[in-house]
Amino acid sequence: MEQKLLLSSQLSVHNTLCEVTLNSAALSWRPRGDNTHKRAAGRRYGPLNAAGSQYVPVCEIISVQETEEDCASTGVGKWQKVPQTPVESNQHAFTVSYVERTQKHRWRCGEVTLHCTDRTLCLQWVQAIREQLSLLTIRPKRLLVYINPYGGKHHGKRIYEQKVAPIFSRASISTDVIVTEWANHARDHLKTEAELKKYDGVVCVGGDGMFSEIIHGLISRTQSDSGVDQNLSDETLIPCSLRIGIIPAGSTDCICYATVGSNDPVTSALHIVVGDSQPMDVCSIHHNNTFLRYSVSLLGYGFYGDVLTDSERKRWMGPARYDISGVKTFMSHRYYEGTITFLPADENVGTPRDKLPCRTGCNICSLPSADKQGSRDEESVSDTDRKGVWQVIRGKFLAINAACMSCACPRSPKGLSPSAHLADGTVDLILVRRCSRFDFLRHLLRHTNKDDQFDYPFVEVYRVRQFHFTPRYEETNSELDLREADGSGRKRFFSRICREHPACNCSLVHSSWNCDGEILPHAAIQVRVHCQLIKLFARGIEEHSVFEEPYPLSAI
Ligand SMILES: CCCCCCCCCCCCC/C=C/[C@@H](O)[C@H](COP(=O)(O)O)NC(=O)CCCCCCCCCCCCCCC
Ligand SMILES: Nc1ncnc2c1ncn2[C@@H]1O[C@H](COP(=O)(O)OP(=O)(O)O)[C@@H](O)[C@H]1O
Ligand SMILES: [Ca+2]
Repeated sequence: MEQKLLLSSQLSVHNTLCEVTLNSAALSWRPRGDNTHKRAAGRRYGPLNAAGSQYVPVCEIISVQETEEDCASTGVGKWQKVPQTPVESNQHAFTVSYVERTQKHRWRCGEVTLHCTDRTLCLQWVQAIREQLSLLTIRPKRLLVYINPYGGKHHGKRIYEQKVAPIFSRASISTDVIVTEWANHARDHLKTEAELKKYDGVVCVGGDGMFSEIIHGLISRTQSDSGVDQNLSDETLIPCSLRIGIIPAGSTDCICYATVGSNDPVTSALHIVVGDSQPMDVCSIHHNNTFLRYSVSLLGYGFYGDVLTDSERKRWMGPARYDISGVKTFMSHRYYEGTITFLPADENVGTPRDKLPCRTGCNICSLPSADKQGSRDEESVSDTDRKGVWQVIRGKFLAINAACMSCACPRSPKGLSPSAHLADGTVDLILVRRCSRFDFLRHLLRHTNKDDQFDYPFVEVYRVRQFHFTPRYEETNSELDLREADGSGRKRFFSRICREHPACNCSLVHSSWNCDGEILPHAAIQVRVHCQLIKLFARGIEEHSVFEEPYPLSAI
């Protein structure tokens, strides 16, 4: 669609006189008289549009400022102080900062300076661009920032001050910053004190654990403000209206990595500035009728629970604690017995092995929520049809993992479940049954390369909407008797003995659940996915590579 032309002038970019135009979609420039459509002024700033001009989409402009120095440039990128020169020497200039894509989904702040022959023209350009920016109402203006100074390598405060705050201030975003002083400080502040009406979003500087604090605060606050009781496991929760930005400064940073494609603070800051919005599923976890926690990334019993339990004693080591505890846990090779019951998701949301990863504008996450939740018209289908059929799996497992998103992170760039979706209302349940150490190692190694980690007979994976887990030692006598009714009398006899003698190691070892990096106090849990309960300042992982055109050219 043709865009309405807002302003057009001859300005110089790097000493080359260009035709510069602004419409509601983009700022573009092309050397005057250049009809070859090949050469553009100075260095390439961004892609070329269909007319051969360089352009910056308006939605990716960070700011525009009159360039204050009383000079014109001569050499590329160098400024010289020169005495008052005649008007023709383009002494007036403005600088546009914009999003520049670099490798591995990282964004940088690019700049282009355009020189004008007089100040009036310069101010006219600055004003016209600012007007277009002011129409982008999705952009946040006021943010509440929480910094965990002890996350990851303890660099949170420095990362925020040096890399993020200058970008926010350039984009005219005002902030209230709270450096946390104790664990759960941010959660409790959000839950009870924060004046949320004042803000357009919340920013979390830290790791997955800090993000978990933020969502607990925001979700609880939203429910209590609306009179919803989160202790009731079948309650429909109210979505949070404020978006959350994550500036990665933790140990795993998988939520940032899986929603943006990198764990780079500048990239995250720029996604906040442009006002991206990515809905995200949240799992609620209950023990009987008591609410325990929410999870958005990994909920893992067995291997990942044991890694976390061991790593908590090694916090002083920083992020390396997970690798040390990982090797130790791998060597211990413990397995756990229990029962999982789950409610499979409808087929239209795909399967964990379909190799259709969740990307920006994902079709599966965009399905109407009725299709995702399976909540069809209540009167037209029977109760069983509406709720689906629960399945039961019992066995001995090295790991039981539930991934609400891919859980991609620097350790595993495709993640625990590479095709899991951010906002489809489901969680991928991965069951790793007891197998040899060698086989488990092969399975783990596949998290680091392109091979399919699920392609083993001891691994099963299901896309589910709800699941329950009961460790064997907590199963009631009647449940066990029922399951073992077809077994020999001898087995029944031994299982009773073992339940009564915890010292005996017969399948009674306990593990814990790792819930986004926190240990849950109960092993028997009920989990339910709440579709798109929260929103992030992100857009999912962009499909195209750096040098592909990010926008349909016809729009520019
Ligand atoms: C042989 C190499 C195997 C590499 C397998 C890597 C799989 C990694 C999947 C990681 C999924 C991470 C999901 C995110 C969890 C976070 O919420 C959560 C909290 O993060 P935070 O501290 O930033 O707040 N992080 C975690 O729970 C950390 C999990 C990290 C697990 C690392 C496991 C390393 C295993 C190494 C086994 C080595 C065996 C070698 C035998 C000779
Ligand atoms: N000021 C603080 N002092 C101590 N712990 C804190 C503070 N602020 C946050 N925490 C807690 O630190 C834990 C780890 O934080 P996180 O930012 O996720 O770092 P990491 O990725 O290294 O685990 C979280 O459980 C969070 O609740
Ligand atoms: Ca999901």
